Amino acid sequence: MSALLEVSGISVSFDGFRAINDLSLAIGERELRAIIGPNGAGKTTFMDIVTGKTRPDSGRVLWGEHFIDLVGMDEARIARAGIGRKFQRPTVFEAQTVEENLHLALRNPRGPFAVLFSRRRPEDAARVAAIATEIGLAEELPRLAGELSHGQKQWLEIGMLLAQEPRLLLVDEPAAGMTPAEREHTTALLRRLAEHRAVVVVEHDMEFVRRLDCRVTVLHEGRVLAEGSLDHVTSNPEVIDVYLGR
Ligand SMILES: Nc1ncnc2c1ncn2[C@@H]1O[C@H](COP(=O)(O)OP(=O)(O)OP(=O)(O)O)[C@@H](O)[C@H]1O
Repeated sequence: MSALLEVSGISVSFDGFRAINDLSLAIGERELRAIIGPNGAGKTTFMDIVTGKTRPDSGRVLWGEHFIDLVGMDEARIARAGIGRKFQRPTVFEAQTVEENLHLALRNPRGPFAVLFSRRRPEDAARVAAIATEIGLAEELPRLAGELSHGQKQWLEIGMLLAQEPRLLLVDEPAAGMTPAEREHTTALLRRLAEHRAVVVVEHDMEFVRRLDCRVTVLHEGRVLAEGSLDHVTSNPEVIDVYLGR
């Protein structure tokens, strides 16, 4: 599998503390990857670096077939390059319908004000319908986003990210606060999404990670401690020691 994202030798310190320590890892095209690890392992900081929120002190973040270095690029440019990030808390427009939320999120070269004040294009409706079907909210299009369940809001936000057509989706702890049925829907959704784009999921819930059935990277003290199938990494004595055995 050729790498879509290649993080190479990145380090970052906060007030002398090395949160990321010579970290290297690669994500393939259309790969589903789970990242696990104890609190403070550097999972959030890793995503902050990839999305341009935090600049590493050293190392490179190479993107795409032209190996563009994302280090030093601002967040908006990285998002436009094709990296979408889903934070833990959903940030949908609660007073708008599901349909309106998706319309607002559609990539539009005319800029944000044009999006707000212009008429909808005919092709947008088809795209909104396709995204709603993909995230399992086709029946909910006329509902206000504020009326959705927690899980449905998370799926809507994923749909809003899909409207930007990312090649890589970073998803932070999707299972948190979800019912068992919502978790099941979410694992199926993430697996389906990874058929067409790369998806990286940071998650603590091991049952959820097991159902993703993908390659797993264990971070510890800002670097990769183990990588492979879930069974492989969870039988690693060091992983048991620092993460599972506690
Ligand atoms: N802006 C910051 N300033 C100072 N220290 C920070 C900053 N961001 C992260 N850290 C520290 O860097 C380390 C890594 O944090 P990070 O949030 O990336 O871990 P994590 O693996 O996401 O943990 P969790 O599972 O708890 O979310 C922690 O010790 C954290 O306190």
